[in-house]
Amino acid sequence: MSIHASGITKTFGKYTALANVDFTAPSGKLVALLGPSGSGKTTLLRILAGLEFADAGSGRVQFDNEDVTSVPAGKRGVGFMFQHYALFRHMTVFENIAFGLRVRGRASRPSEDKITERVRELLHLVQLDGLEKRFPTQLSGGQRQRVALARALAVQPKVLLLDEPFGALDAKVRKELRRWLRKFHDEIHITTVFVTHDQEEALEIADEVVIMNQAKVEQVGSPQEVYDRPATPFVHRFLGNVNILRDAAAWGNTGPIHDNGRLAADGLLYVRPHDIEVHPHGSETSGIPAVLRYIHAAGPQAQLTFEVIATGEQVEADITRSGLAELNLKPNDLALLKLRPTHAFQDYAI
Ligand SMILES: Nc1ncnc2c1ncn2[C@@H]1O[C@H](COP(=O)(O)OP(=O)(O)OP(=O)(O)O)[C@@H](O)[C@H]1O
Repeated sequence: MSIHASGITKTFGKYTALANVDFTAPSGKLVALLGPSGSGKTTLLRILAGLEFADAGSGRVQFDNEDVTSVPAGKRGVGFMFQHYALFRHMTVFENIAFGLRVRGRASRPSEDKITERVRELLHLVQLDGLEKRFPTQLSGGQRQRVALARALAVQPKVLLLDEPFGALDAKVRKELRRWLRKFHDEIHITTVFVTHDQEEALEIADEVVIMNQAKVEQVGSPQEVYDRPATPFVHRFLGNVNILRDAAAWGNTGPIHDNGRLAADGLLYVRPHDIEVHPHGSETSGIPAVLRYIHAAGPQAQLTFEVIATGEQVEADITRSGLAELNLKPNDLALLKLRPTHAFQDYAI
């Protein structure tokens, strides 16, 4: 089932949380709503869920071709999971998962046998077989999140809406669980929208990323598209490291400005650290002379921080560690910086 929202505006008093936002989650895809704190992600998710409504007269929400704009949450057939939506502490894992089925009206409530069967299936799906008698306090954080997911899925929702699903977990469990969610989604293919402010999380697992900033959608695309071809200076800064360089003309002379090097309307040039080439001083006739200030070589790549002699500005370059060994550069050495060679010059779309 696809989700489509258009022209959504939401104000809280004088504050505009969403300004004429359009959003689409294609059927069966895993879509990340990514943006900084306060950009409107949760408000949009709540409107998709029917827990909140757009301002009167603004916008529409459709599930496939059905208009659900004024349908309340309970009738939309969505499964939710929220970061702070704790499990019921006094109920076992089994009862937590069965909850949504037990509270149904008599007419649609499944029999006890059917409920047991469904809970067992779900426990298997979230890889928690055998833990049905435990209480939430007897589980790890990651296991609790998986129980919450099983609980959201128990009622066979048409779409799954997850608000910062792994927000409260430590970095390692978070990483494990997001890979698990990707695999899980590949198995069940339910249209899923998840909110996150973690760029790495969104880029690693989503089919499509919707980037929000200040109540608006800045860009929509696959992880590779939004990373490689940021449509706005905000997206360029928000997704990964970027050098923002003042003397665009001088850098332009070192090589054409390519896909990842973009000129903003104010004349600043945005270049990712891996698109800066480092050459030994004296080896080339062109290039920007700069002094190496710091080397961080803790990971697979070496991050070098340079100071441009002419302007004093700092420029970061990421190169391989073998590249660094070949250059044989030490702090305070002089080098020449260039833009990586290129195929096309591009300005921002907006
Ligand atoms: N019920 C409300 N009343 C007043 N203001 C609200 C309400 N809900 C949200 N806001 C405001 O709307 C803005 C967007 O909030 P929202 O929760 O959608 O942001 P977010 O992108 O999900 O942020 P975070 O990552 O911090 O959760 C925020 O400035 C918030 O303070």
